[in-house]
Amino acid sequence: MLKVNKRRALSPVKANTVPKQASKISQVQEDQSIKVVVRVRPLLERELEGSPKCLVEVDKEQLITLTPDQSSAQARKYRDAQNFKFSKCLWSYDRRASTPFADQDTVFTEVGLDMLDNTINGFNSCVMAYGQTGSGKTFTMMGSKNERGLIPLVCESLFTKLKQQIDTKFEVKVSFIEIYQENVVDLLGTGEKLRVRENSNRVPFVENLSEYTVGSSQEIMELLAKGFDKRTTAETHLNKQSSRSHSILTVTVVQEQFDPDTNSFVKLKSNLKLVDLAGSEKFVASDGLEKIRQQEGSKINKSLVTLGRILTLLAESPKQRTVIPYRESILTWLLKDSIGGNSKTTMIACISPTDFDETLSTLRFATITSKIENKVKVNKELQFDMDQMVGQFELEKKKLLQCITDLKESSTEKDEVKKLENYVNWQNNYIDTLAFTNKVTLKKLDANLKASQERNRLLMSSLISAVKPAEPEDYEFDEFEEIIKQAQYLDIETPLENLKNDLHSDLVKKYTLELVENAI
Ligand SMILES: Nc1ncnc2c1ncn2[C@@H]1O[C@H](COP(=O)(O)OP(=O)(O)OP(=O)(O)O)[C@@H](O)[C@H]1O
Repeated sequence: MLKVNKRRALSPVKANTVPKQASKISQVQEDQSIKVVVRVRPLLERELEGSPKCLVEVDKEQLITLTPDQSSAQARKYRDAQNFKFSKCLWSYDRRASTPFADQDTVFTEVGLDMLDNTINGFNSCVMAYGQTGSGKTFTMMGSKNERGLIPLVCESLFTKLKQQIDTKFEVKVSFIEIYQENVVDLLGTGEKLRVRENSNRVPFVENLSEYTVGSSQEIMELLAKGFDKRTTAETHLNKQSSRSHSILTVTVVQEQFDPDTNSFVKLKSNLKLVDLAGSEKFVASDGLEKIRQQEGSKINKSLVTLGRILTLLAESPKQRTVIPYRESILTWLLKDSIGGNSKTTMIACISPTDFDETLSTLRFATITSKIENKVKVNKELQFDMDQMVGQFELEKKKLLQCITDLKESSTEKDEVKKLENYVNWQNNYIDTLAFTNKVTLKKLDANLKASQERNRLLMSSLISAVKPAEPEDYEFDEFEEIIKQAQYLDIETPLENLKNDLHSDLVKKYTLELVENAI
């Protein structure tokens, strides 16, 4: 894996060789509600000792009922059961016949698959796990050694999907931060605290954040393991290893595609944010928490209270988003695009089956979140089209020839040689680009060819079975031969093969070879 401090343009389109015509494609925005998925975790060992009651029921994977424990003080305040409805309620409490059990793969199917499609299609997406301490947020996001969570499963499938796209060049970069006591800590750097700033489009970013280019999900996991060693955790009364900070893993995917239909290169850039929030429970002084835990608790509370306030504002006034105080906490500032902005976002609300107050608070929070509509659009940029590129190439070729003439006559040889060197480099980059275009187009045609061969095979076998009589002696030989002949006329391999050869010779001969020869 490669550490990148600054953004790099993808080879072969080098930053200084992209023609000036590169422009943004106008994009259609669509409204998309934040999706909320609730997950009920199983009882923990320490809870089993006190024979606790399960206060939660899930019906039809959408309806959730929270009933107060009649023997407790809540029963006086809430006589009736509280009902909620969400797009999906995942039951991980126990395996029973009436309610489907949701394991880690189910979470991946319900949440991860959509995220992957969004990323491949150029949308920003975000999944954030919310809930009280010990409700299963980290388990859902990261999982355990034997039960891998959403992050490893999504990363693995992301690379599988990207590699399947034969016509796409891609680059994947990751960064990993925690927000601890209102400070941003770079978990892949030296652990230094970093500043948050906004770019010209008013999108917040972390200044000087370490970013790594990765070639596999294994590399992401190695980076995450390093980052987790630095993450602030501590034992609390609710969780043996409680995350005392919010963590955000950002996976940035840049894809470059050549579109033969429009003769152009298109660049898609999408961010995938995987957020594990710190526990949302209330901290009260009488908890007897040591000072540092109390201080952490109040800072965690501050950011989550701000998050709650912003979500409420967005849910109540979807059309008046101008005065949303995102900058009141680092967490909400950094999640600005994910809540109310340009991102397809899912919240996984993790709940404990035994804690009425905290579960009620989480479900109310989740209800507000589900009312928020983000404005999403594909992050697509038109790089340049082939005709423009060839035109520019011709122009540069003329300059190159002029430069060579100048060189012959010039006395300040050094400058001219430098100029010549620059032009030759420029030309080389364009030859690279043409070769890449060529490769992509040929790959596409190869894929078409294989698909048509397969179609032919299927066609032949269905024709054969259609005319094959039950008994061999019933063969109508003439009729059979005729059908086979007709099927052979349907063959489309030859025209495709010809097209492939034409295209190859066209591109290579017309542009590449000629240009190489002229440049020498
Ligand atoms: N669905 C589940 N299946 C099995 N075990 C689970 C599940 N959810 C949570 N657990 C277990 O519950 C415990 C607490 O879970 P976890 O650490 O994920 O909570 P958390 O919400 O991230 O807490 P914190 O906010 O304190 O970090 C862990 O031991 C975890 O393995």
